[in-house]
Amino acid sequence: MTKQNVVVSDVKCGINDMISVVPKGSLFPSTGQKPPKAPDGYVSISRNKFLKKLETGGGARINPWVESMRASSPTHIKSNPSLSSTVHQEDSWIQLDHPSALNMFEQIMSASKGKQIVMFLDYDGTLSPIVDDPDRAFMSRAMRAAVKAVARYFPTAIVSGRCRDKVYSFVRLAELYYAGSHGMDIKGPAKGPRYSKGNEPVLFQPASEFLPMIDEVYKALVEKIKSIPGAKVEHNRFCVSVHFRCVDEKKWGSLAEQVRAVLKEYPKLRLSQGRKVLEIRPTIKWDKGRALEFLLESLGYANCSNVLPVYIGDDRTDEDAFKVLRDKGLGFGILVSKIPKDTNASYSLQEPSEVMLFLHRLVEWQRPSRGRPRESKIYNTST
Ligand SMILES: O=P(O)(O)OC[C@H]1O[C@H](O[C@H]2O[C@H](CO)[C@@H](O)[C@H](O)[C@H]2O)[C@H](O)[C@@H](O)[C@@H]1O
Repeated sequence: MTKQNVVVSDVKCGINDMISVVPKGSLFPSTGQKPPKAPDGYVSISRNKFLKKLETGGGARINPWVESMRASSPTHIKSNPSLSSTVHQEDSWIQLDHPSALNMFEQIMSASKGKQIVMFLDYDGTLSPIVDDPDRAFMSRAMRAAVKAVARYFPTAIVSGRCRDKVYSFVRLAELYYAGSHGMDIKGPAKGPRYSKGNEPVLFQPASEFLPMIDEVYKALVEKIKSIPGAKVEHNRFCVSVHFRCVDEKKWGSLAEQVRAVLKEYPKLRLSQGRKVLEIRPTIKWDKGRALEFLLESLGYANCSNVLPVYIGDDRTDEDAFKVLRDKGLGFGILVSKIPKDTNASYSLQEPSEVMLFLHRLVEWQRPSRGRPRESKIYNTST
């Protein structure tokens, strides 16, 4: 069992009070969901015990929030003991279970024969390297050029936890789809019949009724955590991020406690985790996986067998999209990670520079001038 694998529930308290700390799940799952039975390898403890542990402030006891926060962005393989016992396991993860998408490029491409590739790209940690200051997570010019080239041949979407305008300000490519706020704010390019059903640009915001609540919780969080050095609250329009990358680990417990205190007042919001970040979002059943399905449908590929979606992402929230692909037996998920992680992705890439290489290879493969017959339809963005 990894330290992350803790499910906390209290049937007496009802569904809304259930808390889970799972690798890719939310800490406060959506209203309406049944309390899950702890899956194999997970431990179930009562909510009362969980809160008590939190209230003791740690000491000799384990604070599940802090444990989960620690596990949220392990810097080396030792942080994930279940996967790190031998070098052999690491080798097996990369070579057998989730081989490099670069090494497997030909196989991936052969699966695309006669199919339209659709590209889905996460932003932070996938197109841009992880940095301390979220406002300075710029993507390189070379990466922008690679994404632009890919989008000439394949419909391409950026799917991010960030607010859509913010991620657009980093990527600055008007020809792409953007799904911000973990897919809760989707917008297609303004021009081009191939980009939308009919002639209207795609726009979809399934959580708009939550806007006032998100504003309120953002303000409350800013106020609550201002005394914690290094903590940062980011307004992502339909969700809020609380960053702890620059917070001293000794303060993580008190940060978690402050966030918990605010969230107690908002049962319609839930908490999930990303890389050194707590993510607060509406309890609606919508995530990056649903956004991927929505986008495929908008492009006219709902229930189609002639489409090959490729989703590249590095974070727990990307797992929702990997899972949709895996469950549907459609396309491929590619996890960006240097270390073994539990994932529903099929392949791996180590870091953004490898993502860029993969994008270059896609373009090279598709380019007719190489003398190679085109095996996938050309997605013409000039109309
Ligand atoms: O879905 P994504 O595009 O991957 O967005 C997820 C979160 O990414 C950003 O935070 C992460 O990147 C920051 C910059 O490198 C880093 O400082 C932080 O620790 C990471 O968690 C973004 O700031 C968040 O709002 C997104 O939710």
